[in-house]
Amino acid sequence: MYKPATKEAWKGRIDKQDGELGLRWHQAVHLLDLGNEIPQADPGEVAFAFIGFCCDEGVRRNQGRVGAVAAPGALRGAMASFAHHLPEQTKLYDAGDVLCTNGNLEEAQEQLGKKVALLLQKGYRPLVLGGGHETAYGHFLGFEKETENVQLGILNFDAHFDLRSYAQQASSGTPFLQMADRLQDQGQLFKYKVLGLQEHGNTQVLFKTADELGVAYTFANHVQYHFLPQLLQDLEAFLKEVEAVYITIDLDVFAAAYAPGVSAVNALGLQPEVVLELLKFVAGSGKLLSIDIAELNPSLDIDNRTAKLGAAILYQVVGEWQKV
Ligand SMILES: N=CN[C@@H](CCC(=O)O)C(=O)O
Ligand SMILES: [Mn+2]
Ligand SMILES: [Mn+2]
Repeated sequence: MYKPATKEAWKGRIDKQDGELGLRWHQAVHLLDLGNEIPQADPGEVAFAFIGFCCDEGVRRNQGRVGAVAAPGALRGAMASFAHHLPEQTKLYDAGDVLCTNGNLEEAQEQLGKKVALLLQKGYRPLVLGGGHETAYGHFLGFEKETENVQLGILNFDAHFDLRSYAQQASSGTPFLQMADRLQDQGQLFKYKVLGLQEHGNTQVLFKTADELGVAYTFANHVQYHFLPQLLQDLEAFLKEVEAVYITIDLDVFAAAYAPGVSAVNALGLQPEVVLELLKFVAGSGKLLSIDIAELNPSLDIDNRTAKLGAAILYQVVGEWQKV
């Protein structure tokens, strides 16, 4: 269920004549095998670790279009040739993939949780490459311990609440209700904010659940660049109420022109620029704990457009997060 990283995933252009100044991410990434003991990250380093979740069983169970199982590879491929502009002490590691086998989503989520927990415990900042949005619950299991006595904030950029009932089975549509219940069992508050919601993409029962749980949400037509001051103010207020933030980005929050490679294509979705400003604000806040990108479906993508968007978002987040 776990596949260590290999350099095969990190291939790209090489500008040999330019030496260190021509460096790209694929030349800078170090491999980290979580199947063995891993060292504590050097305290003098800011260490980021990619961990893939090759799974779309949640999408299948949620009547979606499968293909997100291949997303971690596509995201690595899109990141590989990024020009390297990070300072010396900022390091990139690839910690490999957790695989979902025989449709055993629950076991795969447990495994993802264990890997994320290990990374955090060893001082790495996780960058989780989903997977369908069922990635989010596995990811959450990994920092549950870290946030036992810390007020967690969950920030979801998504056209959907993903608060469906999991009474019959968990899926890509249920992760945040699973989190809400888990947090309630632990006597913790569920501070969940969704940005980019589409009314037509969520039935009345989901709005009812959201209201009962006190979920904060902003519709997509208000997540626009010209509302940025208000959006930042709202985000600042949300950050004040929490001690640690988990960000999850469902790529179906973006308009179809930017993100055609998702299960649920979004005709009225967001433009990337405004999302980047909000992400950078949180990444620079000192409260970001962990982040994931979900719902990329490479088999539906056009010219790797969606993979490149997901990758570029990670590039920007790493650039800002490494400063704090
Ligand atoms: N993670 C996906 N969530 C959406 C999918 C909606 C759709 O397939 O149209 C949901 O369950 O609401
Ligand atoms: Mn969605
Ligand atoms: Mn989602």
